[in-house]
Amino acid sequence: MYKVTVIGSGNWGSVAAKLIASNTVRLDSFHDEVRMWVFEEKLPNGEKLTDVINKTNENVKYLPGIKLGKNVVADPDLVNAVKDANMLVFVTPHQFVEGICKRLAGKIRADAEGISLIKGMEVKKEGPSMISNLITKQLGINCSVLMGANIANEIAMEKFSEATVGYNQNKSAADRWVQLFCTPYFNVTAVQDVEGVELCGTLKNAVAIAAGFVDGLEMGNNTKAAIMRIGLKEMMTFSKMCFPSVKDSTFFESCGVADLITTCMGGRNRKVADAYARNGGKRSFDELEAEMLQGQKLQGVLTAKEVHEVLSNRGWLHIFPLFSAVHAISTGRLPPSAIVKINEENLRHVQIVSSL
Ligand SMILES: NC(=O)c1ccc[n+]([C@@H]2O[C@H](COP(=O)([O-])OP(=O)(O)OC[C@H]3O[C@@H](n4cnc5c(N)ncnc54)[C@H](O)[C@@H]3O)[C@@H](O)[C@H]2O)c1
Ligand SMILES: O=P(O)(O)OC[C@H](O)CO
Repeated sequence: MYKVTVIGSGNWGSVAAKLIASNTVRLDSFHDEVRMWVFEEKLPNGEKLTDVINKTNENVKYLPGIKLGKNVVADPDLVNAVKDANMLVFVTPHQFVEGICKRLAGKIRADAEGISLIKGMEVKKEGPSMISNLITKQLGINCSVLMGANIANEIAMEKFSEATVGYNQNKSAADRWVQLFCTPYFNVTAVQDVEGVELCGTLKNAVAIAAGFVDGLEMGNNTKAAIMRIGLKEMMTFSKMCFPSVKDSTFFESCGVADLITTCMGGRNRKVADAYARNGGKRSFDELEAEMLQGQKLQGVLTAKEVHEVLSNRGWLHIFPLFSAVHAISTGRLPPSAIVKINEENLRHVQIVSSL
């Protein structure tokens, strides 16, 4: 029997728990109960978020108005939440994963399998390292990924969408993850390309920041389409230069072009970047994120910084004008309007400020 724990309970983490819980009650090979680790916090009325989730069956802070399923049990104790599970679903903002894995090392079942729904990466001396790799290295478990055109609030309302599972060797584990996530309104397919799937989910967040700048400057649909096209090209080039095994076909799965489109149209990265450009870059992303997202986290600004680190280290800035401009704008070194001046002159500027 398989026992599932979801590590994370934000907007997408809560929807993932709902999807999974609807399947574990239905399928004999899974225990009904789904544990969901909650990063504990107090609500304005003084109650603990975990207590409220368990009382109301709703994550009132990160996914209000949606019932998770009676078999979802919120647990604020990370080690307790994973101790019986052999299927671990990682779904937190990427900046917190390393700390979580350190706390989990030596505390999980020997037969556990992992899947990461986390869009992000780390930068090491040797280059970019994907979150699934960090999980595998720190916990010694096989880790697949699930990415796709998945704005959480839409899936919470059971509107049809697709997703892609990326796996390396273990096809039977991938099939089990597909079975665990698939519903009539959530169609999941598996491809053998962990890094490709994960890089798509990660890099599109930086492109969405660029799309938000264009919206905030009211530049129109043609400009936004141009940004998305250049962004897709840079995503493919970056992925293949860093991980030559990445397959072209992966970019045409839900995790690729479809996620790029949905995020640039309706995601949180787009929304906050739009506000940043409307304010002429005078209010920081941190300030806007706190005000507009109430505890939810952006991944695109940090990802642009991480990509920039790789590009600088490797002398590749000139090959990636869009990624370079997103970083320079989001850190206040270029104005938002520079997003459509990704020409030689601005590139030189980006390179000069990077070397300061
Ligand atoms: N929301 C979406 O539509 C969506 C869809 C697909 C993928 N994702 C990805 O899923 C991942 C998780 O995003 P989300 O939307 O579930 O989260 P979120 O942005 O809605 O919420 C932030 C979460 O971080 C937690 N947190 C805050 N400080 C913490 C700390 N110090 N340590 C650990 N946790 C802490 C909060 O309790 C909360 O659960 C991200 O990588 C995101 O890109 C999100
Ligand atoms: O709201 P965003 O910008 O974090 O994007 C959400 C998802 O990644 C879309 O698939």
